[in-house]
Amino acid sequence: MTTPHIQAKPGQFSESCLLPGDPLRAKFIAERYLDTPTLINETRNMLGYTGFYQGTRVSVMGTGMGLPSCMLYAEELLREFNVKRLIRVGSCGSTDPHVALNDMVLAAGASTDSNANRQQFAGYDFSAIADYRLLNTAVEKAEREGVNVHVGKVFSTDSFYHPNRTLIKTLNRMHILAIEMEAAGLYSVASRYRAEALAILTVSDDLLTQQHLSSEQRERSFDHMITVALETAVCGY
Ligand SMILES: O=P(O)(O)O[C@H]1O[C@H](CO)[C@@H](O)[C@H]1O
Ligand SMILES: O=c1cc[nH]c(=O)[nH]1
Repeated sequence: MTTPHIQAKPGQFSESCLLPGDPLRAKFIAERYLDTPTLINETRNMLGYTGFYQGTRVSVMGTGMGLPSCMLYAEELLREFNVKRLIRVGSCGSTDPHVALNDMVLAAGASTDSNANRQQFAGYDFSAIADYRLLNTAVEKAEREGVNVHVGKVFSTDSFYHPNRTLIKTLNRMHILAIEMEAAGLYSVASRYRAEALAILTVSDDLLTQQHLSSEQRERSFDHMITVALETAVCGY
């Protein structure tokens, strides 16, 4: 069934779907990495595609930025399109001195300043964690790619331009490696549907040293993240 935000027909999504925040990254992934990609969603320009990676069917669709947008798409994919596995591929800002530009962060868990998970969980604090099998597979694939990979906690914020000037210090004290804007919400929706979810991130901004990747550098380092995500998505299927 189509939904208010996804025009695809039943069966057009694969059971595994990569989720970049940026719909143009979804287009890039489909055109550059998938065989015979078909455009299956363009409602609100939130581009979605299904194609094949190493002979296995895989989908990719943008989520937009922030927990509410990501959770809305995750919910519709899991509820209406029989998707079982959601792998976010996103950029992040490092908040830990050991996590450098271009490094990969696998979000084992995600804290948040958003109220979205409490809304789903009767006001309690939800433990937003990655699916263990996906995480384990991604670690193995990332090590094989030869990238600097960190497995740990991230912070999913509602505010890219955060008003709290001491936030980074607080995150660092709690050993949180990076900031992004979706993982915590993705993990809670996936948990409700007994689905698998993982956020794979690339450090595009070092928030301690204020260094940032150029767009050309982003493309090169995102290549590792996309490869790891696709190999994880098709592993065992
Ligand atoms: O690169 P994406 O996937 O968009 O992820 C990060 O970039 C956006 C902010 O610029 C937020 O969505 C954040 O989570
Ligand atoms: O959410 C994000 C994404 C990339 N870089 C940041 O600093 N924050």
